[in-house]
Amino acid sequence: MNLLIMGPPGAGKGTQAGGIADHYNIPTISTGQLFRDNIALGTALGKKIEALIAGGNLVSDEVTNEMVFDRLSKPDVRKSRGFLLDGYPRTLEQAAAFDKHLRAARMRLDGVVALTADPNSLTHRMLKRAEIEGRADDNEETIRKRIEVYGIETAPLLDLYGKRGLLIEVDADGSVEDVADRIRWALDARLGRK
Ligand SMILES: Nc1ncnc2c1ncn2[C@@H]1O[C@H](COP(=O)(O)OP(=O)(O)O)[C@@H](O)[C@H]1O
Ligand SMILES: [Mg+2]
Repeated sequence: MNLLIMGPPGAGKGTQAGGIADHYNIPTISTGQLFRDNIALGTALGKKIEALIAGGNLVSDEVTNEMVFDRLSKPDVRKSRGFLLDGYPRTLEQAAAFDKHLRAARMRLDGVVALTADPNSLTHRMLKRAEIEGRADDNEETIRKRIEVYGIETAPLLDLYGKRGLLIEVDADGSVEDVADRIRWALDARLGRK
């Protein structure tokens, strides 16, 4: 099963990804997490992207594509014959490069879980997360920037996947458990149980 999870910053992609990945027994690949790992480890990539991410900007398409394609070639993805991508693609350019990559690898997308949420509750959630996780990009100014970047760069992808009939929209307001139930129900209805 090859899936994406999309939605605005703070919608709960990372939180909900685990449940979906468990459900289908596939690894989650989170670009945000991969970038944060690189920053924490002080890799060359990490040094290049640290300031960018702290400012709420996107990492370049080229760097992001390369990191994702490399990750998709790892044995766990091959063995489980699937993946759940969280945070990718995030621009139309990334989506085009991803299409090409999938075609070359003879893979195709099965579905795109799109979390929808009220913008006010997003900011509120992220400020709460900032207190718990202390993410460098969870302050009010950066959050505003990230929501803005999402609207400009990433929201157009919803149209693209919608036209292909891949979109599985789920309301992300409510408790973690409620949203998880909604996602599971929507996936089973749409893609069948595994
Ligand atoms: N596909 C991507 N392209 C470019 N930058 C990305 C991508 N994915 C993540 N990033 C960078 O990592 C940051 C954190 O990502 P993420 O943890 O997915 O945030 P959230 O889940 O709150 O939207 C983003 O604000 C961006 O700077
Ligand atoms: Mg996230």
